[in-house]
Amino acid sequence: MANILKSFISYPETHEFPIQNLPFGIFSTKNDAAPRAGTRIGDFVVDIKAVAQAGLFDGPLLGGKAKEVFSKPTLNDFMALGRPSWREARAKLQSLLSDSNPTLRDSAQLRSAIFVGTSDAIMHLPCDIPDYTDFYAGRNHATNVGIMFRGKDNALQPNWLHLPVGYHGRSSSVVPSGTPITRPCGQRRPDATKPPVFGPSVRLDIELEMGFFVGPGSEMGSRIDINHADEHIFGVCLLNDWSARDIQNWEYVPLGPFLAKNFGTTISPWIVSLDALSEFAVEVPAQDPEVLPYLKDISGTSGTYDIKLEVDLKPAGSSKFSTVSKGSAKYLYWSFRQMLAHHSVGGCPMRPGDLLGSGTISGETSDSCGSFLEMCWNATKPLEIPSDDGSGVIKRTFLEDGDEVNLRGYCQGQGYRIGFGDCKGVILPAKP
Ligand SMILES: O=C(O)/C=C/C(=O)CC(=O)CC(=O)O
Ligand SMILES: [Ca+2]
Ligand SMILES: [Mg+2]
Repeated sequence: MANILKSFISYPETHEFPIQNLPFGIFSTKNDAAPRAGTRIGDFVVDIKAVAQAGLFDGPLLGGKAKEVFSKPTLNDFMALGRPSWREARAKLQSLLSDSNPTLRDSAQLRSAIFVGTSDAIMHLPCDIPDYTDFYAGRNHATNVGIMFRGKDNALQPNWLHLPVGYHGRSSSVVPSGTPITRPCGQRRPDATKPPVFGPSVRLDIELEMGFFVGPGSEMGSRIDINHADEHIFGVCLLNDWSARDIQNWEYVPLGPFLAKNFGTTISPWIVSLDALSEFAVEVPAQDPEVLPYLKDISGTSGTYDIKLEVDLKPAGSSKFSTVSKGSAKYLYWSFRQMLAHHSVGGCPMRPGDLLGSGTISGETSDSCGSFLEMCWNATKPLEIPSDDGSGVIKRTFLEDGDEVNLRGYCQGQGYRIGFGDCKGVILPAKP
């Protein structure tokens, strides 16, 4: 491959964390339990706090601040600094990790202070998340769920093509990949002629989404202009908005999801910058009807990214994951910029570290859907997953106790990939 940037750290061409990626996250180790900023390259975490302490951030924006900002246990202060500072940090890390820069390459002492093997790193949430909002920006998903919940004639509500519909979630329930999810209990009404019942959800589902983090926020009463919205987006992760469909179906009228979606939301812990994703930007579909001026994006229609997505399931008792769905983030109808502009247009203050979910991303076929509800069309078409020894199949409609789900995503570049890492969770039985 001609002239692609190379690191002195080696990794295969299909690795999700090459020198072109360099996401930001928060990690700790057994030997040093203090959570701190890191980036990822190949099978190493790079301790950004140690890079700062070695005085290696010497640029105009971070030179005087890096030691302080990167020794915090969260990325919020770094997120608040804004895109020029994020760019300066990433460019410096890229330079330090490149095969032509001797600073780390030729210093065993610096390398041992700065590199941590991924198996020794414990990943945490990247920041304190002041607020979490989840949108509904995938048209195929909104149509499918609409048909199942309200019938074909009312599938897309009249507002859906005019504004990015969303609901306020619970930041308290956002957890990093690997955190087990306890099956929620709640009210559901399995028989519409009888009163509701209480108990464990029997329709536990996932939602395959992208999440994005707000950098610099906005003052109460002011709004984020869509044409500057990218300056407010720190980066992107994978997000699983675990959903209890039976609880949701009974509770959601008229205010939307509540307990069906506040028992756990899993994110991948590495936050990939818009700069790392920029060459994978793709247009959102032509928006018809035309949107109102505050949602009109003159910075371009390339509002989403061609991130290949998949849902992997390891059924209880199995030893391996099977891919049950393959989709792409290109199926979003509303762009991240539109979601952020809409969120703040009435004057809602946005804060550094706020998490916004895209909504479930489904393709056009059942094997590209972002929820089991859609893949199995309301439990009428079970999935068949080959058993470990290949002698039989395991059937699934919704999740059972012990099932583990992993969301994966990557962009394929010329000679490298930009990936996100795991977004995993295993289902624990409901509490009695
Ligand atoms: O009532 C409905 O149409 C369904 C709403 C949702 O499932 C909400 C949600 O989390 C949206 C999404 O992920 O796309
Ligand atoms: Ca959702
Ligand atoms: Mg949730």
